[in-house]
Amino acid sequence: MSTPDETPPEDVRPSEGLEGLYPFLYAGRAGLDTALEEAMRSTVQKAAEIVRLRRQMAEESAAELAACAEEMADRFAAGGRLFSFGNGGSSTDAQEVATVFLDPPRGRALPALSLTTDVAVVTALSNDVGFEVVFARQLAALGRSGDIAVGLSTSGGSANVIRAFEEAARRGMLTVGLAGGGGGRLAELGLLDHLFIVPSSSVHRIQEAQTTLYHVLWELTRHALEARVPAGGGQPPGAPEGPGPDPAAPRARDPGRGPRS
Ligand SMILES: O=C(CO)[C@@H](O)[C@H](O)[C@H](O)[C@H](O)COP(=O)(O)O
Repeated sequence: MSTPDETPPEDVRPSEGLEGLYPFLYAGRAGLDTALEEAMRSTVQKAAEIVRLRRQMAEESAAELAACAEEMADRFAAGGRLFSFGNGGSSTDAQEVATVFLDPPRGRALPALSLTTDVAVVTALSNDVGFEVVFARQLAALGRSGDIAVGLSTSGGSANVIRAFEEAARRGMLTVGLAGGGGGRLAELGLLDHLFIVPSSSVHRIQEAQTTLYHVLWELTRHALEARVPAGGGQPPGAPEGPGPDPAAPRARDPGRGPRS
């Protein structure tokens, strides 16, 4: 600890540390203007890039997205469940995949579980066996023929995602992959029923486009299931038993339909 008449070493002087990290804050008005212009230019460029990527995916993958959703609807209608998985940012996307099917903004809840959610299971499998089996072992215990495996990987090369798909394929599950770049090992292996590849080298643009892809998959699956409602009404095949939530009821978090406060 330094006394008042001692000068602390350079690496612990807070202002100099911050100046190194954020030079534009210390460079006067001109430096700040340049930094703001650069931030604005970069934001506009990223926004344009994601719009272009989403448009490209919509044009190139529309038919396969529709086919995939029909197959997912077939599985749900026959009592299948969805399991999702991925690492890092894709682990949170896997959670959102499960959430949008299980707690959708419209329509019926569908059985879905993210394999990234249970920290005890994830750490025990990683610690006791290895990180590469962290999703595959869960699928081996939970997955059945007729279920759906949705895996996300920006590189397409994560060993635990690949092992999970191998396990899912062995069990006769429908396998749906979301990857980026050129698709990586997932594309090379060719073991997936459907693989949607976002053609970008930016991890963040890939993740943004994948967000759109899985929301589109949910929306198309919902439509496919609703189209199967038996003539004369009743529940769509595969709908959970019991009264369930009224799909037409306003939802508190849906500002377009809920009561205005
Ligand atoms: O890009 C982010 C967050 O946006 C990272 O957390 C990223 O997801 C992690 O590095 C993952 O481990 C990458 O795995 P993958 O997408 O290549 O399968």
